Amino acid sequence: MLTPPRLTPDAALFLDFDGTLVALAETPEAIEIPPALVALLGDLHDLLGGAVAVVSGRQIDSIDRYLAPLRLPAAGEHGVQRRDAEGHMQEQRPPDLVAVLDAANELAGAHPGLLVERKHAAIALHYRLAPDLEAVCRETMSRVIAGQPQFELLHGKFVFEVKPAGVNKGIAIDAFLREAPFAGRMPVFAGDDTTDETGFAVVQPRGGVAIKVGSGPSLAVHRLESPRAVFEWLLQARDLLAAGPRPAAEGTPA
Ligand SMILES: O=P(O)(O)OC[C@H]1O[C@H](O[C@H]2O[C@H](CO)[C@@H](O)[C@H](O)[C@H]2O)[C@H](O)[C@@H](O)[C@@H]1O
Repeated sequence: MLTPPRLTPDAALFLDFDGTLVALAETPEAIEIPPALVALLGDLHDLLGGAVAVVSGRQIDSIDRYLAPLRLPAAGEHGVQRRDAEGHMQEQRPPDLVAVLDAANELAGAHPGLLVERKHAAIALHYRLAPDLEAVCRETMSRVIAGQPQFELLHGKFVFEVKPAGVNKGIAIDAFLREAPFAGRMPVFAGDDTTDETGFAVVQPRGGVAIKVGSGPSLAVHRLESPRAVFEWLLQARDLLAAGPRPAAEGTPA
């Protein structure tokens, strides 16, 4: 896999959050926002004409809380929620999640290492602190939605998540790319998890750049090794964009 190219002023930049902008932590609330990340994203947003969006499995409220005072265009809950560049919010109505929540809570009640995250239209069952329970978590979450096509089970990093079917990060990125200021730009998407693959599948056929963060198989042609490497790449991109176009080499027509 290749190192990503430098960001050009005509890029539309889409960024996953956990594992890409922010290092993974033992629990969803234990993440630490790197100092200077918020200012860096704000600068890139200005330099790219507003075409920077966070595309996350988290709720948009959670992203806003961590990136305050910045409120970037964003897709949350893998595309269940989307806030466009003008700040208009679209959100799917939540399905009936009572049975899913009950099943997840019951299992977590019996195993202290498990953690249930209730979102607007999804339930995540985290097992990072009890990795031996992967199979029982999968079985519980699969069983509770069996025969209900309105739901889909996602498997992310140490998490099983029941969410509405028919939404994913690729669909959310495609929607952004139909609107100003993203439309007509070259899409660039960086993400670390299996749930980011739908986004890679949208940007690459459009001549864009897909960047897998960390190890593991991926559709993405480009790779960065860690959130730290993403930060350094974005920093360099910000400085190059701020410096303006490269001067033409001597003897080359302007
Ligand atoms: O699409 P993302 O922005 O990468 O969000 C994916 C999920 O991220 C969070 O869970 C993950 O990060 C936690 C903090 O590092 C970690 O403890 C957990 O094991 C990871 O799965 C978030 O809590 C989920 O809601 C997101 O879907």
